[in-house]
Amino acid sequence: MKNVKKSYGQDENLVHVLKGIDLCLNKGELCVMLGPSGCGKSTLLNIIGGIDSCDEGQIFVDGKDISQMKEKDLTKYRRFHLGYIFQMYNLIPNLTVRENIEVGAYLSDNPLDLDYLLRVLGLYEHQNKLPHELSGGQQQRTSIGRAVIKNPEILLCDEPTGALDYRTSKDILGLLEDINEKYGTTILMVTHNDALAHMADHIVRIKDGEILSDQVNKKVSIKQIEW
Ligand SMILES: Nc1ncnc2c1ncn2[C@@H]1O[C@H](COP(=O)(O)OP(=O)(O)OP(=O)(O)O)[C@@H](O)[C@H]1O
Repeated sequence: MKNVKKSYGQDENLVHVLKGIDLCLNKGELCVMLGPSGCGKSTLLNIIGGIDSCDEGQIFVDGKDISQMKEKDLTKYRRFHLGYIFQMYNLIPNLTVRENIEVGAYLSDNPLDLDYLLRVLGLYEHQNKLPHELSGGQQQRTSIGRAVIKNPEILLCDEPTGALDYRTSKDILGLLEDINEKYGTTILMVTHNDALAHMADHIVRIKDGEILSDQVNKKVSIKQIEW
């Protein structure tokens, strides 16, 4: 990302949310992005994910500048390169666990095997349930399955454990760690939880729309992290 800027509103309501972000993420790394509420983390994630656009600057993914892409190419970029995990799971209420995950597979030329993934996610026994019949952790595992089944190169996670209890959060973060190691998926995870910095290869701190610090880290497994 080169000098990425974004504002919302106009005149007296103009808010400069991102004030010139320069950031380089390496392929295959697990990057944790930290910062106080309202500092611009989700905005940055949405711009990288091609859901929102920047006002100025460039975002190169594998050498292609997504800030210059037309909607058709952006759709392809989102479809073939990206997985997105939200704090609220956004599952389709009238589809089963299996079908919710299958939706992600339709978006890929190279999906992972659905039965295999259901087992990895610990959802095999729950595959015929509807979202309202699941716990929060099971719902989040389903949404991770939907994002991961297309085997994306980049996984963007916005507070993926924000709505979960401690034990379930640890399980979910362990799953993301496994996905990063097993498939070499580049992961960018936004969180309020400072302790999660320890599980990252790369720690980025944001404050008031600017990068406060950008450091490499010798990571430890989430199993060894307490908070
Ligand atoms: N669509 C929008 N229109 C107007 N203002 C917006 C919009 N989206 C975000 N903002 C503002 O931009 C600022 C940054 O929001 P953002 O969601 O990126 O912060 P954040 O760091 O992710 O916060 P949190 O940790 O609370 O999720 C906030 O002041 C927010 O009110």
